[in-house]
Amino acid sequence: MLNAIEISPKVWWVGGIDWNERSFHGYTTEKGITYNAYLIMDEQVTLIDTAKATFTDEFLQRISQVVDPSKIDIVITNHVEMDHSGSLPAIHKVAPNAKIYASAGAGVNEVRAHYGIEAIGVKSGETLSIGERTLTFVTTPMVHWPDNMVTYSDVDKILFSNDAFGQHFASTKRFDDENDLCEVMKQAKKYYANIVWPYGMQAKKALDVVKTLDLNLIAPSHGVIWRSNIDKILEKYEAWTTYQTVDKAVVVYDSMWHSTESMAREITDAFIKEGIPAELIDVKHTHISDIMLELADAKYVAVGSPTLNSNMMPTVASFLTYMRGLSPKNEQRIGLAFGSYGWAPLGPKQVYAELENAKFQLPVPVVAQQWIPSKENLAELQETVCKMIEAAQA
Ligand SMILES: Cc1cc2nc3c(=O)[nH]c(=O)nc-3n(C[C@H](O)[C@H](O)[C@H](O)COP(=O)(O)O)c2cc1C
Repeated sequence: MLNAIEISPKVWWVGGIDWNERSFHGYTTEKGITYNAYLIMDEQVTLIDTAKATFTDEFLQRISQVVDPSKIDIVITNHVEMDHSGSLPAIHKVAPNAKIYASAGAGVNEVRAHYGIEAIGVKSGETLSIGERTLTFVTTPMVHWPDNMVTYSDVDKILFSNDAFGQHFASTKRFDDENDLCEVMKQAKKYYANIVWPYGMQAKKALDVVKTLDLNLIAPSHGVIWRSNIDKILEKYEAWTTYQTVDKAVVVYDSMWHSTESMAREITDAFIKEGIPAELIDVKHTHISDIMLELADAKYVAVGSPTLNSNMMPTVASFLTYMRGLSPKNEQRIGLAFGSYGWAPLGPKQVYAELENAKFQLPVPVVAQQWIPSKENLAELQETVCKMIEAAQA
């Protein structure tokens, strides 16, 4: 088993590594997950977060390499979701006198609701002396639950950021600069798109506070610790939390007999012809959480479905439902609905209605093609794409 790791003098990583987790509430985690917890060996032995319940043994063993778990004086619960708090009852059992701190109101209520344990509430800006160090709490409500907060340790200049700046990435190496940075950044973006994206406004407020801190490390509750690339991840969060898009198109479709598929290919080619990078995604073959990774900064999103039993395809409906929950409703992105039908164009029309609900700009009407598109029909899609691009530039 990987030992506890000292990430800064007297501050230890004592979390769990889940090498085999491939789905985290429906989000594909192809690189596994870590549940990071941190132990600060100050006058008051302080634990920041815990681990998922199934990792309790591994987590307690790592703590035991540094200190007897019964000696823990303080537990900070930055967020009560069970991947961070599942081992809290075990800690409460071995160290019953340890004081548990959570955000006032939401955090305290959630600790009680999940475990029947009473926590002490802290407010944003409140501090706690643990000896040499003073911890400062900053609440970050709805990034991504009501209780979320982050904790800053002044002596170490570490921000224990919980879910913010996290990535689902299992590794024996704890720091950004010890791992493949491209993969870490990709996983950070996938995490943002699938977990944090709906809460961009709240995340931006939190980011503005974080940017004022003097930081040696950002230690999230998932993935690697940011040490050498703090500026880079803050820059990315600045772009993501302000919903910045790039000139890029994502064309997502399903098709039974290839008519919608040929339209999707033509639309993709039309974007490329106009100098806009475009990606073609068959929703049957790409998981919706991976599609979100591609969508997170795309200015243009085209979605196609044939008509199946008076409906859009269930695969497309699933993707659109997921996207509507996550993506911003700020009308900054340009959408296109298209697809084929036999006798009543309900599939493409439903796609259009869903894009409208998700507050896309829809500068051109739904493109519904009866049966198989002719060469001329396909050629007309070039014009359709040009109108979308013109709308974006207007
Ligand atoms: C099982 C099945 C159910 C269908 N249901 C409808 C329908 O309810 N309404 C309709 O207009 N077309 C319906 N169609 C016809 C398809 O929408 C049509 O063949 C279309 O061109 C298929 O597009 P695709 O090649 O992209 O799959 C159905 C086709 C199949 C195979």
